[in-house]
Amino acid sequence: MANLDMEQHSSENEEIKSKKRARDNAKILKQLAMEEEPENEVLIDEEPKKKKKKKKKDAKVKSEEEEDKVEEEEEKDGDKAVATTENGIMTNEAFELLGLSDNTFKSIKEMGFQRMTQIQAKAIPALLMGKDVLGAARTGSGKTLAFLIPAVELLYHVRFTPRNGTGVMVICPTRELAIQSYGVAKELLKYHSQTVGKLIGGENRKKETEILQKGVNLLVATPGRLLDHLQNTDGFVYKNLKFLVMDEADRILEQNFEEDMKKIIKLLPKTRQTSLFSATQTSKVEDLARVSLASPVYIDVDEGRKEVTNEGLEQGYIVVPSAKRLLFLLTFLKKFQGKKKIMVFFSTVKSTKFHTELCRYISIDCLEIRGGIDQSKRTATFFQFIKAETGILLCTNVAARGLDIPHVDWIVQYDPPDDPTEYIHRVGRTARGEGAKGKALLVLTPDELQFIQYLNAAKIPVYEHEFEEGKLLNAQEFLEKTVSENYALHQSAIEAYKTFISGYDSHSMKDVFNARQLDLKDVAASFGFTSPPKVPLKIDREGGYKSKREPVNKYNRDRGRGRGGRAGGKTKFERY
Ligand SMILES: Nc1ncnc2c1ncn2[C@@H]1O[C@H](COP(=O)(O)OP(=O)(O)OP(=O)(O)O)[C@@H](O)[C@H]1O
Repeated sequence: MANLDMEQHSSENEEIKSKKRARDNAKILKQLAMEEEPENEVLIDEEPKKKKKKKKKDAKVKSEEEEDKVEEEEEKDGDKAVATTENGIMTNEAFELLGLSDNTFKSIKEMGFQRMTQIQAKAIPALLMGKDVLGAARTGSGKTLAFLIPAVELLYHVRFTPRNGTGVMVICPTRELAIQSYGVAKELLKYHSQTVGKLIGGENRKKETEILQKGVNLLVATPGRLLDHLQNTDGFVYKNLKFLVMDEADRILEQNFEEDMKKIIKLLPKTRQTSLFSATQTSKVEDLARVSLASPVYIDVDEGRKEVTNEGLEQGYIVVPSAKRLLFLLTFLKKFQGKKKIMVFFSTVKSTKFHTELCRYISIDCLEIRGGIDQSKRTATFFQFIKAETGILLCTNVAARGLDIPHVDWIVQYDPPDDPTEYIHRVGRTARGEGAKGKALLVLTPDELQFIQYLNAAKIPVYEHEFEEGKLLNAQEFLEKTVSENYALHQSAIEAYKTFISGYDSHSMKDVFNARQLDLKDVAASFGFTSPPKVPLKIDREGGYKSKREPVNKYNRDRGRGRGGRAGGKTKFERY
């Protein structure tokens, strides 16, 4: 009888405990879903440390009202400065001065542009004269029009018709960038008779073949699909090619595109104009320029600038212990959900997938762009995020280059970039165009802090945000329970954890990002595990592992040029 009593008592206890657990979970879920604000709302100073200090000092001598006025004026001055200082992207030169065809000029006017950006003012006249150009200018400074305007003018003046086939080819490293550049080309050709088309991986090959056979005068393409059509599509006329553009040339010449690019260039007519553009250059771009461009014009509008990133960009970093990373991310997203437009970068496809699934599971609304998703879905997501006023996009580096998404408030680099070059392109998704502003946040663990020195050496100014553990959501236990009890999420977390570690191990800057220094228990905690899952990890903890990526000294060599180089390479997991 006594035993029975005890059993009954303990099962009652269990029931009470489980009810309490359920209540706690519901509370956390509610917090995460924003129905209830956490006690301590402010997670991150919207202004990094240095600037905040200055403001405090000023506040001692000025009344709040006076300070508001000063701030307003400073803001106005800042806007003016972007438009008129030497460091700004704009010139006072009007497009009218270029003597363009009426139809091209009409389109530019309809796009709302009157004055040229610096890269446009320098590159367009040279390209119109038929010169080869190697063009460098910071992210978001109008490089697309710098090569597309001369491309359209050339097609018009040579009077290309569909029967002549392709006269201009623009090669882009990612599908979304190709879609975007195709859109700009289409706008520019609106009043012309010349045709425009795109070839991108993941789209219907047969449809592309039909379009090519009809004749595409201006073709925008990604390398793999372009090579496929060059080799296999009857009726694709490219013997009349007059102008080849490589956008994001340094990326296109990295290891995983290099072979395709060599084959493409071999197949194309040799007598043509060629031009390479990017915000960052590597020795490979310069080598290619030397061997394949005919007395090229080198244009680097930002040479000698104190900073390589945009004036309107406020860049910060925060040092978060490895085990707290996930909590930090979720607290950050929760704070800004529905209020800001945010892009979060991850190092691998599987990690992006897991974090998207987890966010959605706990009612943080988000979109994702990464490899392994059907292209039509990827394209729809891309346009959805372009149109959105606020929202969260989780992505791999597939979204790091070239994408022109309006009004992004925050770029969060949750997983660190491979090097300063990758950093520059990622943060370049905000503060784009004339006078634009944006914020960037780099999340580092205490072991990775040395990366800041590399950023400073590459002329990238970053300020520290203070990390305050007490302001994180108190949800670790809840997350661990969620991941362990949900089979699909659990499997996804394992894949994410595995690829995060192999991704980390393939880092080119091994003196900063060393997989052998990772505390696997802490890493596991940031994927919602109580202890590291028992999975085979392809890293040699003793030090015998050889990464396929080039080592860090490759980067050091390029660093002196002030434009970061990066080591590319195929790895055992999918980065994009
Ligand atoms: N002359 C101009 N005046 C005002 N805005 C412009 C002008 N030219 C381009 N822009 C705008 O500036 C933004 C950035 O242009 P674009 O996408 O060409 O940048 P980019 O230099 O190619 O950047 P990235 O290096 O990131 O690829 C776009 O929104 C574009 O419409």
